[in-house]
Amino acid sequence: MNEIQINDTTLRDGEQAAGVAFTVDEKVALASFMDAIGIHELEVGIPAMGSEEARAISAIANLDLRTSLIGWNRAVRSDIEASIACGLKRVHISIPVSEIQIAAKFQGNYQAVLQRLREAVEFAVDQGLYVAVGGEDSSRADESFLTDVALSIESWGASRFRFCDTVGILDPMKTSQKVAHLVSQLSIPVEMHTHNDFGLATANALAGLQAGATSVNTTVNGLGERAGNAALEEVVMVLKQMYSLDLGINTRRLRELSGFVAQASGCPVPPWKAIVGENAFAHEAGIHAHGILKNPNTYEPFAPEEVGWERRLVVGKHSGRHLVSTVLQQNGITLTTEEIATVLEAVRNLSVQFKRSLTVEELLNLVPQRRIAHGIS
Ligand SMILES: CC(=O)SCCNC(=O)CCNC(=O)[C@H](O)C(C)(C)COP(=O)(O)OP(=O)(O)OC[C@H]1O[C@@H](n2cnc3c(N)ncnc32)[C@H](O)[C@@H]1OP(=O)(O)O
Ligand SMILES: O=C(O)CCC(=O)C(=O)O
Repeated sequence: MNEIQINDTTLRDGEQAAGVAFTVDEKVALASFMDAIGIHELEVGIPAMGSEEARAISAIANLDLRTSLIGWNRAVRSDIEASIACGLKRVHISIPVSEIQIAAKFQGNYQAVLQRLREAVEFAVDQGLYVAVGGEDSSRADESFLTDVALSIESWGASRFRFCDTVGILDPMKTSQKVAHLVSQLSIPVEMHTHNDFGLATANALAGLQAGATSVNTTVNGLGERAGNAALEEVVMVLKQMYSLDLGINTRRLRELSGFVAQASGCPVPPWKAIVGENAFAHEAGIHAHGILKNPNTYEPFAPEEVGWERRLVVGKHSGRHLVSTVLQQNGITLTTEEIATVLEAVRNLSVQFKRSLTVEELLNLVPQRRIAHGIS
């Protein structure tokens, strides 16, 4: 796999999730955070929206961050002028490329699409901007038209082409075939933009990278339109752990970033969410906890500290005697095997009654007769 660039779009596609609206301060703080942890590029928003959005983008542009900033635009000259007015030096220009999108937006007129795109790209290039182009709905586009569009924007001076699986209908195999073909035709880099409608956004983004794309759109927590996008924390950790690619990103702050986005977006992270969920490094089940106590690698793909988490061993309905006795011993209580069995039964009953795991205090209260270590009873 080549050198990979993360272009995070939490501030654009992430914010397009229904019901999400970041304040100017939140957008500025999120951009600063992502810059601080080493994200390479940020799609900061849509300048053509004006008002608060343009104010936030201008404020981010004024921060003089290390990360590259790019604004999202339609193939419309006034959109690009709005990006320039915000102080952006990079513009992403989107154009629909599938039959269904072109019918809805350009009355089925393919020539008009190409003409509009050419005018927009050439205008932006003439302004001295870095220009990237997104083929909206690339995954449903006719493959030869898609290739024509990508080759055309390359010849007009654009520097990158975004392959968009806009409605998330690909699987990794199909993604790989389509992206490999596109990459083989182009000299400019290809960027992946994948959606999670079938739960395959991260897998498809990675398949695209394996097929030769060198840039990838992500969002924190996978926030985004409908079922969301490829999650930043998933893509980064797969590249780090499975492909040994050091992207220069401080992964130890990924959990903190996740919490920040959950709070600013009002979209809580489900406990089972990969990498950053509350349960990502929590162990309750007896067999798992027994293994973890012997060697954490038995049930963890990597150490929780790598993403800013801590391991949690919790006592609940599925726990076994090894975990219960360990937690009790950590609290100075040593019980016989029979006593532990009695406590374990009480743990199971209480967990069902409470419909959750128990706190340490609740566990200790189940010990009928405390035999505190060092002879204190
Ligand atoms: C797949 C994606 O995520 S694409 C990104 C989508 N993001 C958003 O829509 C969020 C921000 N959008 C907005 O604030 C508004 O839609 C704006 C400012 C961009 C435009 O607003 P409005 O002028 O009110 O238009 P509205 O949103 O109702 O309709 C979109 C218009 O853009 C046109 N359009 C859509 N995509 C493109 C494109 N890539 N290039 C050129 N024109 C386009 C549509 O055909 C329609 O044109 P029409 O007004 O001539 O019929
Ligand atoms: O950049 C583009 O062309 C569209 C990106 C997008 O949000 C999508 O296709 O879902």
